[in-house]
Amino acid sequence: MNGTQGGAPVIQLENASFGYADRRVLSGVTLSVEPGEVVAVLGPNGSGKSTLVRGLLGLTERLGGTVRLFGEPADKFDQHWRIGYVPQRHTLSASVRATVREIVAVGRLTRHKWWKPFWHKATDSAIVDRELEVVGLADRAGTDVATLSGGQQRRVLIARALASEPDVLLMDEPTAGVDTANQEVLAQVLAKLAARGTTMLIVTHELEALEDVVTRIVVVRAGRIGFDGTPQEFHSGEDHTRADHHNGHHHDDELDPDHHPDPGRHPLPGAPGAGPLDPRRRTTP
Ligand SMILES: Nc1ncnc2c1ncn2[C@@H]1O[C@H](COP(=O)(O)OP(=O)(O)OP(=O)(O)O)[C@@H](O)[C@H]1O
Repeated sequence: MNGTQGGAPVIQLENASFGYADRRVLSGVTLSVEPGEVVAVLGPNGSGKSTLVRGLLGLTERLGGTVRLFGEPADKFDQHWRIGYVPQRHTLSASVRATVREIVAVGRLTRHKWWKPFWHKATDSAIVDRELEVVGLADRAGTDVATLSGGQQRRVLIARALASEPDVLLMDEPTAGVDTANQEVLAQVLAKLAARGTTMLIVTHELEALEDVVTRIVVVRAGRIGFDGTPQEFHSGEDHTRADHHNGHHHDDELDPDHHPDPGRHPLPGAPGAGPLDPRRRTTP
């Protein structure tokens, strides 16, 4: 993984808004992610977490504010290989016959000019092997992906994202719909990536599975950033949310702003206007 040039944040949002057609879903988002941070993005269903990730990638319309990626304005940014993306609820279609290795090799495409034959370089092959090893699927390289479990397919998609050797990995609910055993494997994969310094932004409802990996927590509530701080600050400030997480349940009203003091009147730690935890500041412990 390469570092960022000139020490710029990996992701930098200033007062950004995103939405669909004329509908504004997220407003006033100011957020900066530095190299090496592992940020969990939490929030109730429909609060705008996926919209945030897709907005960063330019897949959801930006309706205001600015987005910079590695210091460059997002609309000028063209080094797409630097951002690995694992989309939400995406598994590999049973209608396409491909081996695990072939799917992961697709991740190398962004590193090559499309008109040049690319599958000839030993380095490509070695990188695909390495990422299969990282996600624990080296022994499945020749297996038809359609025969893998949902959790294994998520790992294939993570390996595919890693194969472009990105500087940041954006993952939208990588552990959703995955059984507990596979969740643990996925958590180990993410821990390995964190140990090698990979910057990550992970949308999740299963914080407890990733607790050892995450260095920072951002909560999206009703289209705004409601909290931005360390896991310690998160837990000390929001006890009943912690209880929900530790029960392992996911409720639609989890982290619902109705269940919390109005952040405008009683700001939570890290909420905009809450004082010491400015959402723009880097909060890596
Ligand atoms: N393609 C779309 N067109 C129009 N509205 C959309 C689209 N995708 C999402 N929305 C709406 O935007 C809002 C935020 O959705 P989003 O998927 O970002 O929430 P989320 O926090 O990721 O939810 P979940 O936890 O259920 O994945 C929702 O009201 C949703 O209905």
